[in-house]
Amino acid sequence: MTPPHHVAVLPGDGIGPEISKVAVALLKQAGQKEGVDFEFTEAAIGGAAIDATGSPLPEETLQICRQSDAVLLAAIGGYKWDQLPPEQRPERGLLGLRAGLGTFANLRPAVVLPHLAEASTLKREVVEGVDIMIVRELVGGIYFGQPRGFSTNEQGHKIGFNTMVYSEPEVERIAHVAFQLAQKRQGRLCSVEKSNVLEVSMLWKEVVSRVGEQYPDVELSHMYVDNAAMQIIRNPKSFDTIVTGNIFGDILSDAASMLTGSLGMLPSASTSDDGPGIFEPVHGSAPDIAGQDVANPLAMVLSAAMMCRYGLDLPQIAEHLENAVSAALDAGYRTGDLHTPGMQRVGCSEMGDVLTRYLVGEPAPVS
Ligand SMILES: NC(=O)c1ccc[n+]([C@@H]2O[C@H](COP(=O)([O-])OP(=O)(O)OC[C@H]3O[C@@H](n4cnc5c(N)ncnc54)[C@H](O)[C@@H]3O)[C@@H](O)[C@H]2O)c1
Ligand SMILES: CC(C)[C@H](C(=O)O)[C@@H](O)C(=O)O
Ligand SMILES: [Mg+2]
Repeated sequence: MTPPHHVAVLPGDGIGPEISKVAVALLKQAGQKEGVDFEFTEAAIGGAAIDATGSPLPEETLQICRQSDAVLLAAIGGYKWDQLPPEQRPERGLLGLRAGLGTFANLRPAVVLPHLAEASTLKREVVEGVDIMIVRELVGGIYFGQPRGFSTNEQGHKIGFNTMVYSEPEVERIAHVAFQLAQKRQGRLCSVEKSNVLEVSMLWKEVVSRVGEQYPDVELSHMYVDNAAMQIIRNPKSFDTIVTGNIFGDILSDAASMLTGSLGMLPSASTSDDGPGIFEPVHGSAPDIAGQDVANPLAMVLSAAMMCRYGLDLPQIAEHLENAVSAALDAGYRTGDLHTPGMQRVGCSEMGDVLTRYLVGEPAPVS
């Protein structure tokens, strides 16, 4: 056996612990199959960390993540913590982790798997074959810009404010990531912003265009974010790779998820120039279905696959996980969010059992 791969596991809140369990069990199985050893260290983040320590991102968690080869994170947040002041909310723990690890490049692939075209709320012919890569800038923009806060205006009304700001180097580095990904894909990159109104977007467009001169083999286009939201629904196959800022990428990736059948299908990888990446589903902690064992664990499993491919250089393990997901869907297993008539409805842990069976090569039905 080669030295172990150290993975920090952050289950977080809501459905987080349920879906983490499935992904970790599968990684262990796939590791055994390939003679790859994983060492998992669990750490607290979000609401669970607030309850345990008072902080949404305890220093110990950040240290564990920094010392790991990769971070596998499920989801944070929930009603219980919604009334806390901004700095103490679970979401700040997640933002702090992203900033702390410098994971500026967030890759959010929206791929419609052949078996799931039926599960989308859009027509089969619109979504069949969709394969979009959204490259979202993750540690800048309006999420992090200063000043921000609450104040009172001259009329005595309370105001809330945030600042959307990008510097040239911040845009340059995400643009390079996006152009290089587009080169490995269909060679088309669409930069999404709001440069008809916002200065920050005017700068974004100017810098992306300039970086584009270094990539003559990539066809660059520009689109306003409102139009992009519409085009993703109207004609998603017109997109190959998208590069956009923090908040636009957040919104567009949730919209793109419905092309694939469910938000529960979208994985993501957040990488920096060096140091561990964070691998997490695009969805949140789904408090409305937490604790019921009905969540779709596939986005989490596919995030674990992205971790193996992009974070740990273990493409063979990634393939095992992806193949298990394809085989389970092919055989008709569906969690509630993806269920269509004639399919076999399973819960979260049951889907985990199905995936394990396919992974170890015993595809007998579970029920
Ligand atoms: N990366 C993260 O940790 C992350 C991402 C988004 C939202 N959040 C947090 O999650 C909490 C809930 O936010 P929300 O409800 O707006 O978004 P959400 O993504 O948690 O849920 C939106 C809807 O999608 C469903 N859903 C999400 N994931 C699912 C899955 N795997 N299987 C089946 N159904 C699934 C939910 O049941 C819900 O109806 C908030 O506290 C929010 O801040 C965290
Ligand atoms: C929970 C929140 C901070 C987070 C974001 O907005 O980045 C989430 O919506 C996501 O998409 O990962
Ligand atoms: Mg989001």
